Amino acid sequence: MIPSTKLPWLVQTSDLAVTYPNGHQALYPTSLTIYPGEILVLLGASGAGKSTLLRSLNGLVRPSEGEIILSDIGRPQRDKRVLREHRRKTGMVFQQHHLIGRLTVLANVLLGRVATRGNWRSLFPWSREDKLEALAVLDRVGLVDKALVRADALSGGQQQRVGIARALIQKPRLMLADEPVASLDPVTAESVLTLLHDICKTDHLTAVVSLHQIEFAKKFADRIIGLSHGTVVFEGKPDALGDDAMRRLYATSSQSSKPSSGFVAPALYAA
Ligand SMILES: Nc1ncnc2c1ncn2[C@@H]1O[C@H](COP(=O)(O)OP(=O)(O)OP(=O)(O)O)[C@@H](O)[C@H]1O
Repeated sequence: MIPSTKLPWLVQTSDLAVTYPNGHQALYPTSLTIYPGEILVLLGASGAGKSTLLRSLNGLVRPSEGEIILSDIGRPQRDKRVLREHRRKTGMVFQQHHLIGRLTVLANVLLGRVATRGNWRSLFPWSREDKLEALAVLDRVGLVDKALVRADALSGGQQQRVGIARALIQKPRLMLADEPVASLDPVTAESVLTLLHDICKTDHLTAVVSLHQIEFAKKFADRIIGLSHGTVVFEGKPDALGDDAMRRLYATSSQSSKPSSGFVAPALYAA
């Protein structure tokens, strides 16, 4: 079932579900709408299904049921060209940055350009324009002076900033950040999330960010999706995340109710 809404939207998931090859159902049928320019935080305990939902949004995890619909380009599961286009326009930020340590910061950022180059163009050296673009995104994350330093010589927080720059060089319209600050100390984590938040707001970028930390979710999210055991148990603005919702979010297996459809009426968001 496709959620209906009168607001403009960017992504909808329609009864999206994921069962891994070992038979474990990590996401029960979930229908969500993601709106342009919003920062949507996926919150939940370890194993709740945050990464599964987030990664299924760009096909890194293959949905076993349901569908993703993109308002601008279509249905990526039905057409490989749409999937390629969607991935090209989607920046990904990972918990462990996935940088190549022996390469310079600049070279790592330029790797983000591979997604936007044709295959044959990837055989040629980077152009001056590519390099200037990489320096410009490094400047945005405050690391232009580290451009020629090896990536493994940077701190964890700096490496994550490079990860953000590498995503930005793709000129994405959607950012997916999978536990981007889980390996960082609280102060560094907050500064990285502040940077990500400010860039998304300046560029009117839509972001889906999975987080463990409730205080960060409340501070940086426009809207929170709470997951428990593969089911959406909360959907709303940060202020609405009260004690009841927290109990549902962090209920243990024996306390949690059997998963049902994750459908959440868009009206909840509009309210
Ligand atoms: N490739 C896989 N094969 C089988 N089961 C998996 C796989 N990946 C994840 N799972 C299981 O699916 C469930 C959801 O995992 P997921 O990583 O989506 O949760 P999460 O909320 O992101 O957890 P965390 O915060 O610890 O990263 C967990 O029980 C996990 O063990």
